[in-house]
Amino acid sequence: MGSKELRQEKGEVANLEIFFQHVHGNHFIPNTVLVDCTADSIIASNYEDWLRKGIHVITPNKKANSGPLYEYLRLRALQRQSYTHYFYEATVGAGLPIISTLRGLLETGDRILEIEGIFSGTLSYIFNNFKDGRAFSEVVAEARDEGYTEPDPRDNLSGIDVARKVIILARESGLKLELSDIPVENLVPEPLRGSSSAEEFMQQLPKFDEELTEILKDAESSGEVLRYLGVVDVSNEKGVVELRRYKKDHPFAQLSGSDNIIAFTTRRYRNQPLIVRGPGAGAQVTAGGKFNDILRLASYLGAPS
Ligand SMILES: NC(=O)C1=CN([C@@H]2O[C@H](COP(=O)(O)OP(=O)(O)OC[C@H]3O[C@@H](n4cnc5c(N)ncnc54)[C@H](OP(=O)(O)O)[C@@H]3O)[C@@H](O)[C@H]2O)C=CC1
Ligand SMILES: N[C@@H](CC=O)C(=O)O
Repeated sequence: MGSKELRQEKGEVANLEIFFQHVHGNHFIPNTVLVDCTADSIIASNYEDWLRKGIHVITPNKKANSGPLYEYLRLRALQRQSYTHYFYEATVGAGLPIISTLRGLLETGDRILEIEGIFSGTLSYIFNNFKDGRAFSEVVAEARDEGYTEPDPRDNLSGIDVARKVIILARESGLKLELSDIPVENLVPEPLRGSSSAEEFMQQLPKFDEELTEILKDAESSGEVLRYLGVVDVSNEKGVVELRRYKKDHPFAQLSGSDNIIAFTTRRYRNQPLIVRGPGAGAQVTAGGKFNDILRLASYLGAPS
């Protein structure tokens, strides 16, 4: 029986409370973890409760760490007090070691000056492939088919997904910033910002291809490429998300596929930044990031090394 048939025959409507009881009420299992693989802020609002009850949390969902600052700080404080673990490496760069690299720098006494890079696998893919006369909307549809985009691709094109990653890294670096503190360049055409669904948005997008083609042609005529950047300016306690132009020999211009590239400029890595680069979206690499967090949890809980 295929998974679709199995779901039809034996599937149950999701009920978070019943699921929670199933995990929490089993007293024969000493350690429990919930892995939230949604992009849902309501699910994320349950982490505090789960951690308080001793359930560890692992997630690629950016909502909790980029939500209101006071809620984030409360979650972090509660997590430490409750001796539970909360891992979220895949929230930035999917399977790439971004948060662990940042933590490693901070915990060994380095000081972060700036974190700059291409944090969106979707927007990286789009601007790596938006060339040779291709339509912008066609490349967006391709990125969606590859599984790189958020459930609604407007979350990528509006820049909000990158802004969330900027906020996660900013807070991890000790800055007390809100999402609204980050100026964001929105690539969703104005008339489509209120489209009622992702499907309707995708259907209408081709009408606006010309706008982006003009911006691309202008960059190409100067021998430059377009790249969508996120910057955490730790020294000046601010961040920005915007479309920038780079000469073709710049490291940010050399990417392919859904590559992310993140450059950490720190007191130790001041002249040459520490760079992490690689595919930053897609099912396999994201699953790898989450699985790595699960294995880390097992080792924190005493699994033999
Ligand atoms: N895709 C990627 O490359 C990366 C994704 N992430 C993050 O991973 C998360 C998932 O992304 P992705 O897998 O691409 O998204 P998908 O839309 O492919 O998957 C989301 C899943 O969550 C389920 N879901 C949504 N809301 C609920 C809910 N309230 N209760 C139960 N299940 C729910 C959906 O079920 P249904 O289909 O039935 O609605 C769907 O199966 C997001 O937070 C994203 O930001 C992070 C790094 C990379
Ligand atoms: N949609 C994101 C992947 C998850 O964080 C991206 O395109 O980078």
